[in-house]
Amino acid sequence: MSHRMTVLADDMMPGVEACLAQWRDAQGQAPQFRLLRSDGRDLNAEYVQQAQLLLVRSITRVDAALLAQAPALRFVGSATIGQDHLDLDALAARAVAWSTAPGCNAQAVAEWVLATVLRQAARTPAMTLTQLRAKRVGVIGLGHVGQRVAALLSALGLQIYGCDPLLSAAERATRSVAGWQAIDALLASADIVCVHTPLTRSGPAPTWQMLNAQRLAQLQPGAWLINAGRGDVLDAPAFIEAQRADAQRVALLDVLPNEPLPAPELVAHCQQVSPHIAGHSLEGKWRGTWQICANAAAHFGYQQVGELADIIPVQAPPALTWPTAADPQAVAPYAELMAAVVDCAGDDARLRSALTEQPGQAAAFDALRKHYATRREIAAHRLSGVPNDSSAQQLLTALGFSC
Ligand SMILES: NC(=O)C1=CN([C@@H]2O[C@H](COP(=O)(O)OP(=O)(O)OC[C@H]3O[C@@H](n4cnc5c(N)ncnc54)[C@H](O)[C@@H]3O)[C@@H](O)[C@H]2O)C=CC1
Ligand SMILES: O=C(O)C(=O)[C@H](O)COP(=O)(O)O
Repeated sequence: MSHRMTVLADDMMPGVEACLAQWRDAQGQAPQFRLLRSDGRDLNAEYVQQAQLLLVRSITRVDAALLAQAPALRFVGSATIGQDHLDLDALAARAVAWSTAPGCNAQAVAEWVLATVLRQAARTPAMTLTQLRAKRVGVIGLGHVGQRVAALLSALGLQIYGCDPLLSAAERATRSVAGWQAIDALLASADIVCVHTPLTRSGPAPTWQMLNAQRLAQLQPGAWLINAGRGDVLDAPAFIEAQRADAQRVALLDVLPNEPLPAPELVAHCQQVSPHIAGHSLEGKWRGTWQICANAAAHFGYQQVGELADIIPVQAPPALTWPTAADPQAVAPYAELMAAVVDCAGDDARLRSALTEQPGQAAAFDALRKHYATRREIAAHRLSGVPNDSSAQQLLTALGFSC
Protein backbone atom coordinates (compact mmCIF):
# COMPACT_ATOMS: atom_id res chain seq x y z
CA MET A 1 0.00 0.00 0.00
CA SER A 2 1.77 3.16 -1.15
CA HIS A 3 -0.76 5.91 -0.26
CA ARG A 4 -1.21 7.39 3.19
CA MET A 5 -3.12 4.96 5.39
CA THR A 6 -5.89 6.36 7.57
CA VAL A 7 -5.77 4.96 11.08
CA LEU A 8 -8.47 5.60 13.67
CA ALA A 9 -7.43 4.85 17.25
CA ASP A 10 -9.13 5.10 20.63
CA ASP A 11 -7.99 8.39 22.16
CA MET A 12 -6.79 6.59 25.29
CA MET A 13 -4.58 4.01 23.58
CA PRO A 14 -0.94 4.83 24.30
CA GLY A 15 1.94 4.17 21.92
CA VAL A 16 0.06 4.16 18.61
CA GLU A 17 2.28 6.79 16.94
CA ALA A 18 5.42 5.10 18.26
CA CYS A 19 4.38 1.65 17.01
CA LEU A 20 3.27 2.88 13.57
CA ALA A 21 6.62 4.66 13.25
CA GLN A 22 8.27 1.21 13.37
CA TRP A 23 6.54 -0.05 10.22
CA ARG A 24 8.74 -0.70 7.20
CA ASP A 25 8.03 -1.96 3.70
CA ALA A 26 10.20 -4.52 1.86
CA GLN A 27 12.58 -1.70 0.82
CA GLY A 28 12.94 -0.50 4.42
CA GLN A 29 10.79 2.59 3.80
CA ALA A 30 8.39 3.87 6.45
CA PRO A 31 4.79 4.30 5.25
CA GLN A 32 2.78 7.47 5.77
CA PHE A 33 -0.20 7.56 8.10
CA ARG A 34 -3.02 9.89 8.89
CA LEU A 35 -3.78 9.14 12.54
CA LEU A 36 -7.24 10.11 13.80
CA ARG A 37 -8.30 9.79 17.42
CA SER A 38 -11.75 9.39 18.91
CA ASP A 39 -13.50 8.52 22.12
CA GLY A 40 -13.86 4.73 22.08
CA ARG A 41 -17.39 4.57 23.52
CA ASP A 42 -18.66 7.04 20.90
CA LEU A 43 -16.53 6.77 17.76
CA ASN A 44 -16.49 9.83 15.50
CA ALA A 45 -18.67 8.72 12.54
CA GLU A 46 -16.77 10.83 9.99
CA TYR A 47 -13.50 9.23 11.05
CA VAL A 48 -15.00 5.73 10.98
CA GLN A 49 -16.02 6.36 7.38
CA GLN A 50 -12.41 7.02 6.39
CA ALA A 51 -10.51 4.48 8.51
CA GLN A 52 -8.62 1.61 6.89
CA LEU A 53 -7.18 0.50 10.21
CA LEU A 54 -9.24 0.75 13.41
CA LEU A 55 -7.57 0.35 16.82
CA VAL A 56 -9.97 -0.11 19.73
CA ARG A 57 -10.23 -1.10 23.37
CA SER A 58 -12.87 -3.16 25.12
CA ILE A 59 -15.44 -0.36 25.22
CA THR A 60 -15.94 -0.20 21.43
CA ARG A 61 -18.48 -2.63 20.09
CA VAL A 62 -17.33 -3.62 16.60
CA ASP A 63 -20.50 -5.00 15.01
CA ALA A 64 -22.41 -4.99 11.74
CA ALA A 65 -23.76 -1.50 12.45
CA LEU A 66 -20.26 -0.05 12.91
CA LEU A 67 -18.88 -1.95 9.90
CA ALA A 68 -21.68 -0.59 7.75
CA GLN A 69 -20.32 2.90 8.47
CA ALA A 70 -16.75 1.90 7.57
CA PRO A 71 -16.45 1.13 3.85
CA ALA A 72 -12.65 1.52 3.75
CA LEU A 73 -11.95 -0.65 6.80
CA ARG A 74 -9.52 -3.56 6.29
CA PHE A 75 -8.26 -4.41 9.77
CA VAL A 76 -9.48 -4.03 13.36
CA GLY A 77 -7.00 -4.35 16.23
CA SER A 78 -8.21 -4.50 19.82
CA ALA A 79 -5.49 -3.82 22.41
CA THR A 80 -7.22 -6.19 24.79
CA ILE A 81 -7.18 -9.83 25.77
CA GLY A 82 -10.96 -10.10 25.68
CA GLN A 83 -12.78 -10.22 22.34
CA ASP A 84 -16.44 -10.25 23.36
CA HIS A 85 -16.84 -6.70 21.99
CA LEU A 86 -15.91 -7.90 18.48
CA ASP A 87 -18.65 -9.48 16.35
CA LEU A 88 -16.50 -12.04 14.56
CA ASP A 89 -19.28 -13.10 12.19
CA ALA A 90 -19.85 -9.52 11.09
CA LEU A 91 -16.11 -9.03 10.56
CA ALA A 92 -15.90 -12.23 8.51
CA ALA A 93 -18.94 -11.23 6.46
CA ARG A 94 -17.20 -7.99 5.50
CA ALA A 95 -13.79 -9.72 5.10
CA VAL A 96 -12.26 -7.36 7.65
CA ALA A 97 -9.28 -8.98 9.38
CA TRP A 98 -8.84 -8.55 13.12
CA SER A 99 -6.55 -9.19 16.03
CA THR A 100 -6.59 -8.91 19.79
CA ALA A 101 -3.51 -8.88 22.02
CA PRO A 102 -3.41 -12.22 23.85
CA GLY A 103 -1.72 -12.07 27.21
CA CYS A 104 -0.81 -8.36 26.94
CA ASN A 105 -2.05 -7.36 30.38
CA ALA A 106 -2.21 -10.77 32.10
CA GLN A 107 0.58 -9.86 34.52
CA ALA A 108 -1.23 -6.64 35.49
CA VAL A 109 -4.44 -8.54 36.26
CA ALA A 110 -2.54 -11.12 38.34
CA GLU A 111 -0.91 -8.30 40.32
CA TRP A 112 -4.34 -6.73 40.90
CA VAL A 113 -5.54 -10.09 42.27
CA LEU A 114 -2.49 -10.39 44.54
CA ALA A 115 -3.01 -6.84 45.85
CA THR A 116 -6.72 -7.58 46.36
CA VAL A 117 -6.14 -10.83 48.27
CA LEU A 118 -3.53 -9.21 50.52
CA ARG A 119 -5.74 -6.17 51.11
CA GLN A 120 -8.70 -8.34 52.06
CA ALA A 121 -6.50 -10.44 54.37
CA ALA A 122 -5.13 -7.28 56.03
CA ARG A 123 -8.73 -6.09 56.56
CA THR A 124 -9.69 -9.38 58.22
CA PRO A 125 -9.11 -8.97 61.96
CA ALA A 126 -6.02 -10.81 63.24
CA MET A 127 -5.39 -12.73 60.03
CA THR A 128 -1.77 -13.89 59.88
CA LEU A 129 0.15 -14.93 56.80
CA THR A 130 -0.10 -18.53 57.98
CA GLN A 131 -3.89 -18.26 58.17
CA LEU A 132 -4.04 -16.69 54.73
CA ARG A 133 -1.86 -19.49 53.37
CA ALA A 134 -4.28 -22.07 54.76
CA LYS A 135 -7.00 -20.75 52.45
CA ARG A 136 -7.84 -22.83 49.44
CA VAL A 137 -8.03 -20.91 46.17
CA GLY A 138 -10.14 -21.95 43.20
CA VAL A 139 -9.23 -20.35 39.88
CA ILE A 140 -11.88 -20.59 37.15
CA GLY A 141 -10.26 -20.16 33.74
CA LEU A 142 -6.55 -20.89 33.53
CA GLY A 143 -5.55 -19.12 30.35
CA HIS A 144 -3.02 -16.29 30.17
CA VAL A 145 -4.46 -14.51 33.21
CA GLY A 146 -5.58 -17.44 35.35
CA GLN A 147 -2.24 -19.20 35.13
CA ARG A 148 -0.40 -16.09 36.28
CA VAL A 149 -2.85 -15.65 39.11
CA ALA A 150 -2.23 -19.28 40.09
CA ALA A 151 1.54 -18.77 39.89
CA LEU A 152 1.53 -15.57 42.00
CA LEU A 153 -0.84 -16.91 44.65
CA SER A 154 1.11 -20.15 44.91
CA ALA A 155 4.31 -18.11 45.26
CA LEU A 156 2.54 -16.41 48.18
CA GLY A 157 2.03 -19.87 49.66
CA LEU A 158 -1.63 -20.60 48.95
CA GLN A 159 -2.89 -23.87 47.53
CA ILE A 160 -4.57 -23.51 44.16
CA TYR A 161 -7.18 -25.66 42.47
CA GLY A 162 -8.17 -25.05 38.87
CA CYS A 163 -11.34 -25.33 36.83
CA ASP A 164 -11.02 -25.14 33.05
CA PRO A 165 -12.98 -27.74 31.11
CA LEU A 166 -11.56 -26.50 27.79
CA LEU A 167 -7.87 -27.11 28.47
CA SER A 168 -6.12 -30.15 27.01
CA ALA A 169 -4.18 -32.54 29.26
CA ALA A 170 -0.92 -31.11 27.87
CA GLU A 171 -2.02 -27.55 28.74
CA ARG A 172 -3.14 -28.61 32.21
CA ALA A 173 0.30 -30.07 32.87
CA THR A 174 1.83 -26.57 32.54
CA ARG A 175 -0.37 -24.88 35.17
CA SER A 176 0.77 -24.49 38.83
CA VAL A 177 -2.25 -26.06 40.48
CA ALA A 178 -2.61 -28.74 43.13
CA GLY A 179 -5.58 -30.31 41.33
CA TRP A 180 -8.50 -29.79 38.95
CA GLN A 181 -12.18 -29.62 39.80
CA ALA A 182 -15.48 -29.15 38.02
CA ILE A 183 -17.03 -25.76 38.71
CA ASP A 184 -19.61 -26.94 41.24
CA ALA A 185 -17.06 -28.83 43.34
CA LEU A 186 -14.65 -25.93 43.15
CA LEU A 187 -17.23 -23.36 44.29
CA ALA A 188 -18.24 -25.58 47.20
CA SER A 189 -14.68 -26.13 48.43
CA ALA A 190 -12.75 -22.92 47.80
CA ASP A 191 -12.22 -20.16 50.35
CA ILE A 192 -11.19 -17.76 47.59
CA VAL A 193 -12.68 -18.03 44.10
CA CYS A 194 -10.96 -16.13 41.26
CA VAL A 195 -12.82 -15.85 37.96
CA HIS A 196 -10.74 -15.32 34.80
CA THR A 197 -12.87 -16.65 31.98
CA PRO A 198 -13.79 -14.83 28.79
CA LEU A 199 -17.42 -13.83 28.27
CA THR A 200 -18.96 -16.40 25.91
CA ARG A 201 -22.59 -17.10 25.02
CA SER A 202 -22.15 -20.34 23.08
CA GLY A 203 -19.76 -23.26 22.75
CA PRO A 204 -19.16 -26.17 25.11
CA ALA A 205 -18.86 -24.07 28.32
CA PRO A 206 -20.52 -20.67 27.93
CA THR A 207 -19.77 -18.20 30.71
CA TRP A 208 -22.54 -15.61 30.33
CA GLN A 209 -24.22 -15.59 33.77
CA MET A 210 -22.26 -18.72 34.67
CA LEU A 211 -22.36 -17.55 38.30
CA ASN A 212 -26.13 -17.85 38.68
CA ALA A 213 -28.26 -18.36 41.79
CA GLN A 214 -27.63 -22.09 41.95
CA ARG A 215 -23.85 -21.68 41.61
CA LEU A 216 -23.65 -18.77 44.04
CA ALA A 217 -25.54 -20.83 46.60
CA GLN A 218 -22.70 -23.35 46.57
CA LEU A 219 -20.10 -20.86 47.79
CA GLN A 220 -18.91 -21.44 51.33
CA PRO A 221 -20.04 -18.98 54.02
CA GLY A 222 -17.45 -16.20 54.14
CA ALA A 223 -15.90 -17.14 50.79
CA TRP A 224 -14.15 -14.38 48.86
CA LEU A 225 -15.38 -14.04 45.29
CA ILE A 226 -12.96 -12.24 42.97
CA ASN A 227 -13.94 -11.44 39.39
CA ALA A 228 -11.49 -9.81 36.98
CA GLY A 229 -12.85 -11.51 33.84
CA ARG A 230 -16.07 -9.93 32.56
CA GLY A 231 -18.92 -8.52 34.63
CA ASP A 232 -21.69 -10.43 32.88
CA VAL A 233 -20.27 -13.78 33.99
CA LEU A 234 -22.19 -12.88 37.14
CA ASP A 235 -26.00 -12.91 37.26
CA ALA A 236 -26.57 -9.54 38.92
CA PRO A 237 -29.97 -10.09 40.61
CA ALA A 238 -28.86 -13.53 41.84
CA PHE A 239 -25.65 -12.04 43.20
CA ILE A 240 -27.51 -9.30 45.10
CA GLU A 241 -29.88 -11.89 46.53
CA ALA A 242 -27.01 -14.17 47.58
CA GLN A 243 -25.13 -11.29 49.23
CA ARG A 244 -28.28 -10.25 51.09
CA ALA A 245 -28.72 -13.79 52.35
CA ASP A 246 -25.18 -14.19 53.68
CA ALA A 247 -23.61 -11.11 55.24
CA GLN A 248 -20.27 -12.93 55.58
CA ARG A 249 -19.80 -13.21 51.82
CA VAL A 250 -16.96 -11.10 50.42
CA ALA A 251 -17.14 -9.85 46.83
CA LEU A 252 -14.11 -8.15 45.28
CA LEU A 253 -15.00 -7.15 41.72
CA ASP A 254 -12.95 -5.36 39.09
CA VAL A 255 -15.59 -6.05 36.46
CA LEU A 256 -19.27 -5.42 37.03
CA PRO A 257 -22.46 -6.43 35.26
CA ASN A 258 -23.77 -3.67 32.99
CA GLU A 259 -20.65 -1.48 32.81
CA PRO A 260 -20.44 1.50 32.68
CA LEU A 261 -23.69 1.70 34.69
CA PRO A 262 -23.50 -0.99 37.37
CA ALA A 263 -26.47 -1.26 39.71
CA PRO A 264 -25.81 0.79 42.89
CA GLU A 265 -27.23 -2.02 45.01
CA LEU A 266 -24.80 -4.50 43.51
CA VAL A 267 -21.87 -2.20 44.26
CA ALA A 268 -23.17 -1.69 47.80
CA HIS A 269 -22.95 -5.45 48.34
CA CYS A 270 -19.26 -5.57 47.36
CA GLN A 271 -16.34 -5.13 49.74
CA GLN A 272 -14.13 -3.86 46.92
CA VAL A 273 -14.91 -2.60 43.44
CA SER A 274 -12.90 -1.01 40.65
CA PRO A 275 -13.85 0.32 37.21
CA HIS A 276 -12.41 -2.52 35.08
CA ILE A 277 -8.80 -1.44 35.51
CA ALA A 278 -7.14 -4.66 36.69
CA GLY A 279 -5.20 -4.88 33.43
CA HIS A 280 -4.27 -1.21 33.26
CA SER A 281 -0.51 -1.29 33.88
CA LEU A 282 1.66 0.91 31.68
CA GLU A 283 3.44 -2.20 30.41
CA GLY A 284 0.15 -4.01 29.73
CA LYS A 285 -1.26 -1.12 27.71
CA TRP A 286 1.90 -0.67 25.60
CA ARG A 287 2.20 -4.44 25.02
CA GLY A 288 -1.38 -4.41 23.74
CA THR A 289 -0.72 -1.57 21.29
CA TRP A 290 2.54 -3.16 20.15
CA GLN A 291 0.93 -6.55 19.48
CA ILE A 292 -2.04 -5.28 17.47
CA CYS A 293 0.06 -2.84 15.45
CA ALA A 294 2.50 -5.67 14.60
CA ASN A 295 -0.40 -7.84 13.44
CA ALA A 296 -1.88 -4.98 11.42
CA ALA A 297 1.53 -4.29 9.84
CA ALA A 298 1.77 -7.91 8.69
CA HIS A 299 -1.77 -7.73 7.30
CA PHE A 300 -0.93 -4.66 5.19
CA GLY A 301 2.37 -6.16 3.97
CA TYR A 302 4.74 -4.32 6.31
CA GLN A 303 6.99 -5.37 9.14
CA GLN A 304 6.99 -3.67 12.54
CA VAL A 305 10.71 -3.49 13.25
CA GLY A 306 12.54 -3.39 16.58
CA GLU A 307 11.26 -4.25 20.02
CA LEU A 308 8.68 -2.79 22.36
CA ALA A 309 11.55 -2.05 24.78
CA ASP A 310 12.95 0.40 22.19
CA ILE A 311 9.88 2.64 22.32
CA ILE A 312 8.16 2.23 25.69
CA PRO A 313 8.70 5.41 27.74
CA VAL A 314 11.71 5.12 30.00
CA GLN A 315 10.94 6.23 33.51
CA ALA A 316 12.80 6.03 36.80
CA PRO A 317 11.80 2.78 38.55
CA PRO A 318 9.29 3.46 41.31
CA ALA A 319 11.04 3.09 44.68
CA LEU A 320 9.52 1.07 47.51
CA THR A 321 10.84 0.52 51.01
CA TRP A 322 10.22 -2.49 53.19
CA PRO A 323 8.89 -1.06 56.49
CA THR A 324 11.57 -1.20 59.18
CA ALA A 325 10.68 -3.62 61.96
CA ALA A 326 8.04 -5.23 59.78
CA ASP A 327 7.00 -8.69 60.93
CA PRO A 328 7.63 -10.98 57.91
CA GLN A 329 4.97 -13.40 59.23
CA ALA A 330 2.29 -10.69 59.21
CA VAL A 331 0.12 -9.86 56.22
CA ALA A 332 0.36 -6.08 56.66
CA PRO A 333 3.82 -5.36 55.20
CA TYR A 334 3.09 -7.36 52.03
CA ALA A 335 -0.35 -5.77 51.74
CA GLU A 336 1.24 -2.31 52.09
CA LEU A 337 3.81 -3.03 49.40
CA MET A 338 1.19 -4.30 47.00
CA ALA A 339 -1.03 -1.30 47.80
CA ALA A 340 1.82 0.87 46.51
CA VAL A 341 1.81 -1.15 43.27
CA VAL A 342 -2.00 -1.31 42.84
CA ASP A 343 -4.12 1.21 44.73
CA CYS A 344 -7.19 -0.99 45.28
CA ALA A 345 -8.46 1.15 48.19
CA GLY A 346 -8.20 4.37 46.17
CA ASP A 347 -9.84 2.78 43.12
CA ASP A 348 -12.68 1.52 45.30
CA ALA A 349 -13.26 4.93 46.91
CA ARG A 350 -13.11 6.78 43.60
CA LEU A 351 -15.58 4.42 41.93
CA ARG A 352 -18.09 4.60 44.78
CA SER A 353 -17.88 8.37 44.69
CA ALA A 354 -18.20 8.49 40.86
CA LEU A 355 -21.34 6.38 41.01
CA THR A 356 -23.05 9.01 43.17
CA GLU A 357 -22.83 11.59 40.33
CA GLN A 358 -26.40 12.42 39.27
CA PRO A 359 -26.75 12.19 36.33
CA GLY A 360 -23.52 11.06 34.67
CA GLN A 361 -22.49 7.88 36.47
CA ALA A 362 -21.57 6.25 33.15
CA ALA A 363 -19.38 9.20 32.14
CA ALA A 364 -17.81 9.22 35.60
CA PHE A 365 -17.11 5.47 35.34
CA ASP A 366 -15.42 5.94 31.96
CA ALA A 367 -13.50 8.99 33.19
CA LEU A 368 -11.92 6.90 35.94
CA ARG A 369 -10.73 4.40 33.33
CA LYS A 370 -9.50 7.13 30.99
CA HIS A 371 -7.57 8.99 33.63
CA TYR A 372 -6.28 6.01 35.59
CA ALA A 373 -2.94 6.89 37.16
CA THR A 374 0.20 5.39 35.62
CA ARG A 375 0.74 2.00 37.19
CA ARG A 376 3.97 0.03 36.82
CA GLU A 377 4.19 -3.73 37.17
CA ILE A 378 6.03 -5.34 40.11
CA ALA A 379 9.15 -6.06 38.05
CA ALA A 380 9.63 -2.33 37.34
CA HIS A 381 9.89 -1.46 41.04
CA ARG A 382 13.05 -1.24 43.11
CA LEU A 383 12.54 -2.40 46.67
CA SER A 384 15.02 -1.51 49.40
CA GLY A 385 15.35 -2.30 53.09
CA VAL A 386 14.54 -6.02 52.91
CA PRO A 387 16.98 -7.95 55.13
CA ASN A 388 19.27 -10.24 53.10
CA ASP A 389 18.50 -13.95 53.22
CA SER A 390 15.30 -13.30 55.18
CA SER A 391 12.03 -15.15 54.59
CA ALA A 392 10.62 -11.81 53.44
CA GLN A 393 13.32 -11.51 50.79
CA GLN A 394 12.61 -15.03 49.53
CA LEU A 395 8.90 -14.41 49.33
CA LEU A 396 9.18 -10.97 47.70
CA THR A 397 11.64 -12.32 45.13
CA ALA A 398 9.22 -15.15 44.35
CA LEU A 399 6.51 -12.52 43.80
CA GLY A 400 8.74 -10.77 41.27
CA PHE A 401 10.23 -7.89 43.29
CA SER A 402 13.88 -6.91 42.87
CA CYS A 403 15.20 -6.52 46.39
N1 LIG B 1 -10.32 -6.93 34.25
C1 LIG B 1 -9.49 -6.67 33.28
O1 LIG B 1 -8.92 -5.60 33.19
C2 LIG B 1 -9.18 -7.74 32.27
C3 LIG B 1 -10.07 -8.74 31.99
N2 LIG B 1 -9.75 -9.73 31.10
C4 LIG B 1 -10.71 -10.80 30.87
O2 LIG B 1 -10.14 -12.03 31.28
C5 LIG B 1 -10.46 -13.01 30.32
C6 LIG B 1 -9.44 -14.11 30.36
O3 LIG B 1 -8.20 -13.64 29.87
P1 LIG B 1 -7.07 -14.66 29.42
O4 LIG B 1 -6.72 -15.56 30.53
O5 LIG B 1 -5.98 -13.87 28.84
O6 LIG B 1 -7.80 -15.43 28.27
P2 LIG B 1 -7.40 -16.83 27.69
O7 LIG B 1 -8.20 -16.99 26.47
O8 LIG B 1 -5.92 -16.96 27.62
O9 LIG B 1 -7.90 -17.85 28.79
C7 LIG B 1 -9.23 -18.01 29.15
C8 LIG B 1 -9.35 -19.38 29.78
O10 LIG B 1 -10.67 -19.53 30.26
C9 LIG B 1 -11.07 -20.86 29.96
N3 LIG B 1 -12.51 -20.98 29.97
C10 LIG B 1 -13.39 -20.63 29.00
N4 LIG B 1 -14.65 -20.93 29.39
C11 LIG B 1 -14.55 -21.48 30.63
C12 LIG B 1 -15.49 -21.97 31.54
N5 LIG B 1 -16.80 -21.99 31.28
N6 LIG B 1 -15.05 -22.43 32.74
C13 LIG B 1 -13.73 -22.42 33.03
N7 LIG B 1 -12.78 -21.98 32.17
C14 LIG B 1 -13.19 -21.50 30.99
C15 LIG B 1 -10.44 -21.16 28.62
O11 LIG B 1 -10.34 -22.55 28.38
C16 LIG B 1 -9.08 -20.51 28.79
O12 LIG B 1 -8.11 -21.39 29.32
C17 LIG B 1 -10.49 -12.24 28.98
O13 LIG B 1 -11.27 -12.89 28.02
C18 LIG B 1 -11.10 -10.93 29.40
O14 LIG B 1 -12.50 -11.02 29.27
C19 LIG B 1 -8.53 -9.77 30.50
C20 LIG B 1 -7.62 -8.78 30.74
C21 LIG B 1 -7.89 -7.67 31.59
O1 LIG C 1 -7.74 -6.88 27.95
C1 LIG C 1 -8.94 -6.96 28.27
O2 LIG C 1 -9.71 -7.83 27.86
C2 LIG C 1 -9.49 -5.95 29.20
O3 LIG C 1 -10.51 -6.13 29.78
C3 LIG C 1 -8.71 -4.74 29.35
O4 LIG C 1 -7.77 -4.74 30.30
C4 LIG C 1 -9.59 -3.53 29.49
O5 LIG C 1 -9.02 -2.73 28.61
P1 LIG C 1 -9.50 -1.33 28.08
O6 LIG C 1 -10.79 -1.49 27.42
O7 LIG C 1 -9.55 -0.44 29.24
O8 LIG C 1 -8.40 -0.99 27.17
